[in-house]
Parts: sequence; structure tokens; C-alpha cells
Amino acid sequence: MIEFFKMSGSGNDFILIDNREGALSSIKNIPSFVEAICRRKVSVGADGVILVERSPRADFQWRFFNADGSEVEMCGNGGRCVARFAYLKGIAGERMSFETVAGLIDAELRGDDVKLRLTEPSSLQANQPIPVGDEILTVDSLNTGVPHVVAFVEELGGFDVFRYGRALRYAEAFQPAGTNANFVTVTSLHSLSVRTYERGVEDETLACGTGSVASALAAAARGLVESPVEVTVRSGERLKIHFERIDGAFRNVYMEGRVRVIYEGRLWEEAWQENGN
Ligand SMILES: N[C@H](CCC[C@H](N)C(=O)O)C(=O)O
Repeated sequence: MIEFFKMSGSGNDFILIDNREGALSSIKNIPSFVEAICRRKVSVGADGVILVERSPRADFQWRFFNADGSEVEMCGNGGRCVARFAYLKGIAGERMSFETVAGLIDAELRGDDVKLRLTEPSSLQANQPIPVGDEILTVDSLNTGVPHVVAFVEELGGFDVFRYGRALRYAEAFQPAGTNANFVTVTSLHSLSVRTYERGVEDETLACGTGSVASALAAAARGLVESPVEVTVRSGERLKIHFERIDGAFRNVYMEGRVRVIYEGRLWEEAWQENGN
């Protein structure tokens, strides 16, 4: 039996497994294991899977996988969940650091809230024209641990996030890595709303942490918002984004918000193995 936690970071949901003692040593192909247990209705169901491993230079290191089994550099909401998971499991104290492919992440627990310091954002490019069918979408792109594009729209309510998000995610301009796609409406100097199509989930998610940060920074680069920025995500929950702008570069970027433990479970092999093989 493989023990796991199911957690939600503002609606972005994850399966977390403490793999420091090799809980997954019997799993031959981790990406296909991840894809199987992330399938909703026929298995646990989640936007991603987080494995906690030992680290010689931080409280722990993690491996992050999207629901399609792709392993990627970083996940903001997953980072907030893993911080609380590590604290609850006695792997780390209220202040911790963990290694990701994107770099070292600092986290701090504040009750049910977790505040995460992200890696330095990079590669900000504004006003890129991207063809979508017979339209041209103007997007900003940047990397907040993973690649994101940000498009500012008038009305988010009825916006076809799946159609436009998928088109941007697979657009020629962002290949071969692809990108996550965020659609943003700025609501004040310190607030915006965002909806995100996530690479590797291949659908809109109820929240995207690095996408919320990318949206706040792209809006700040246009002078539309100033730190701190309260970001309302698709679930209706809010993330608080803090940052400084030094010589035009964004520094000391933090995201903060609630995470919830939904349940603890034990995976049966049927959760990932097709019956009969
Ligand atoms: N789907 C993203 C990774 C997860 C990011 C998101 N869940 C977050 O909270 O930052 C990607 O493949 O780049």
C-alpha cells in the first residue's frame, strides 16, 4: 500500500507521497503511474503528483509531475501544499527550504496559510502577437519557475479559456516546451482576476500559483498594478502576491494563500494498474 495525502492549494489539487524511504521503489514507470492515479472517477484524480525525497542541502527535495505524467520544474500551489505536508509529517519546521528543478524554494507556514518565495522570474517579453485561428492574440510571456503567457481580456466570465488556452499552449512561438496560458482582468491597482489553462493538465484548473504570479508581474510591468496584488482565481479563492521591482527586474517574489488537507489515503494497486495486467 502506498500512503498519500490529497491536498488542495486554492483548488489546484495534488497527491503527495513521502518517498524518502522509497515508497515507490516497486513502481517501474513513474510518469505512467502518475497519469493513472491522476485520472478522475477511475482513480484518485488530481492536477498533479508531488514526491518528497531526501536532500543533502535543504530540508527536502521534490519531484513535481503534472496530471499527464510530465515532470516539470516548479508548481506554486503544489509548493504551498508540500510545505504544509512536510510540516505535518515532521520533515521540516514552520520555516523550510526545498529543492526543485527551478531552484531552491523557501516556504513559511502561517496557520493554514503558506507563504512561498519563488525563484527569480525571467524572460519577460511583452506584446507578442500570436495567431489563433483567424484572430491575433497579443500576449506577454515570462518564466516564474515554469513558462507562462498572459493575455489581458475585458470579460473573464464567458471567455473560452479552453479554446484560446489550448491554442497558446501549443503555439509555434512557444515550442518545444509549450507554455501555460493565463487570461487576466485587472480590477484595481492591487487586484486582478485570472483564469488559467495549464500545460500538462491540458485543461483549465481552478487555480495556478505560478500563473497568478506571472499575471501579477505582467500587469505590474505594464503599470496596471503595484505590490501587493490580490489575485482571485477560478475557484474564487484569493492568492496574495508580493514583489519588488529593482532596476526594472522583479525581485523577492512571494505568493501566499491557504492550503487544505482533504484526506489521507492508502493506494491499492488497482488505483493505477488496469485490471488483469
Ligand atoms: N502545469 C504547470 C506546472 C504546475 C503549475 C501550477 N499548478 C502552479 O500552481 O504553479 C506546467 O507544466 O508548467
